[in-house]
Amino acid sequence: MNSASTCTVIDIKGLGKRYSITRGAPEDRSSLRDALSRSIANVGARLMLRPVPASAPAREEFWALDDVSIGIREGERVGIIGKNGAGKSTLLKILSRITEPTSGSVRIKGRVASLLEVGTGFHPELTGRENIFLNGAILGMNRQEIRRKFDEIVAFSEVEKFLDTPVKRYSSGMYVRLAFAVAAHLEPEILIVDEVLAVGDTQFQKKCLGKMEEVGRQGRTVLFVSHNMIALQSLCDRSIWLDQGRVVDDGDSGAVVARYLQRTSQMVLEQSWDDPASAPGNGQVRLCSARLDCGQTGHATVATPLAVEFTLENDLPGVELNYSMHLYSLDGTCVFNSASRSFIAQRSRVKGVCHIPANLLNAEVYRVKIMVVRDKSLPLFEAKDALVFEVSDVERDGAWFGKWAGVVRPDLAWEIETAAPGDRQL
Ligand SMILES: Nc1ncnc2c1ncn2[C@@H]1O[C@H](COP(=O)(O)OP(=O)(O)OP(=O)(O)O)[C@@H](O)[C@H]1O
Repeated sequence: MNSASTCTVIDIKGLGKRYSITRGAPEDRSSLRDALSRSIANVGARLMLRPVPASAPAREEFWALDDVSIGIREGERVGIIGKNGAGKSTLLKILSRITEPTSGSVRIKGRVASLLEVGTGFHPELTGRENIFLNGAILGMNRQEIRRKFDEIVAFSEVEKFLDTPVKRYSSGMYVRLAFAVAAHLEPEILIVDEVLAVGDTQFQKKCLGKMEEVGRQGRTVLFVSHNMIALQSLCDRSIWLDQGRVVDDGDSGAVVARYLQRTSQMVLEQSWDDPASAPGNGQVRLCSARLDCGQTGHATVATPLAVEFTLENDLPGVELNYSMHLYSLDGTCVFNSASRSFIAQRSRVKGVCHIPANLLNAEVYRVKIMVVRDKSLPLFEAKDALVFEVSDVERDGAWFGKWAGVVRPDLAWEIETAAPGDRQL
C-alpha cells in the first residue's frame, strides 16, 4: 500500500488537446524524421517540376483529449490504461510540459521527472554524463546534489562504459536505462513513466518496477502508462482508463483492469485452421481446430463443467506426443497448466479433450494456450490464445453478490456444527 495523503498534487480540470491532421496524409506526430522526409519530398517534387496541387489538402481536427478532469493526491501511484491512440501519451506530455493543452487547466505541485518516448528528455549531442547534470539542473538541483546521486544513477543504468559517449550513439535500450535511472534517482516529487520500459529487457523492467515502487513508498507520486496489466496492477493502487480522449473509468486498479480487459477482449469459442500454412504448428505437426464445449446451455458459468477440445494433424510416423494446456486469466496470471498423458501418434488426426470441472473457475475471461510436446520434454509448438472465453457468475444464495475474490472459486465442502445453548462441548 502507498501512503497517499489528502493533498492534491496534480489537478487537471476540463483538459482538452486538439490536433489537426491532413486527410489522406500520414499523421503529423511531429517527429524529426517525419519532418525531414516531408521536406526532402518537397524538394524532390520541385526539382522534378511537378505541378503543385492547386487546392490545399483537407484538414481535419480531432480531440486527442476531451474534457479530462483528474485529481491525483500526493503519494498515489496511478496507472493509465487504454487502447492505442486513447490519449495516454498526450496526457503525460501535457503534464511534463512537452505539449501545450488546447483547453482546460493543469495545476502541478512539485518537481516532475518524466520518462516518455525514447528521444525526449536528453540532448542527443551531449554525453550520458553531461545529460545527467543537465537533467538534474532542469529539476532544480545544484551540482553538489547531482554529484551525490551520480554514482547511484550510473550503477543503476549499467551504462558506465558509455558515459562519455554522446547519447545519440546509444541503442534504444541503453538510452532508456540511463533515462530511467536519471528520472528515478534525481528525487522528483512526481515521477511520470510512459510505456518506454517495454524497450528494456525483462530483468531491467523488473528493476525499474522495483525502483518505482520504492519511489512511491517514499511518498512521491507516480504516474505510469502501460499495456502490461500485471506490472500496472502490482505497482498502482489506482488506475484510470482513457478511451478516445475521455476518462471512462477511474478507481481501484484490479477492478478497472478487469473491466477494461473484459470490454476490449474478443471471445474465441471455436476456431479452425483449414490452411496448413497458417495453422499453429510446424511442417509436420499442426493444430486443425480448437473448441470450447459448454454443454447444453451453450454458455460457460462457474457451475458448468467445460471441455476444451482440440484436433491435431500429425505427419510424423509413430511419435510420442502429449498435449499441454495453460489457462490464463486476462491479466496474464496462469491459473493452471495441465498436461495430457503421452500417446503414440501415427500419421493421422488426434483429438484431445481436457475437462475442467464445474466450480473450479471464477467469473473471469480466460485465454487458452495449447502446446504439443514430443517425448515428454520437447515442445514442438504452442498456440497462444487458441481460445478466449468468459465464465459468468450464477445466481446464488447469501448476502454477498459481488465477484468472489480469488483466482479460482472451488465449491469446497464445509461442516457446521452448532452446540446447544450453554453447552461448551462440540
Ligand atoms: N503531434 C500529433 N499530431 C497529430 N496527431 C497526434 C499527435 N500526437 C498524437 N496524435 C494523435 O492523438 C491521438 C492520441 O495519441 P496518444 O499518443 O496520446 O495515444 P496513446 O493512448 O498514448 O496511444 P499508444 O498506446 O499507442 O501510445 C492518436 O490518434 C494520435 O495519432
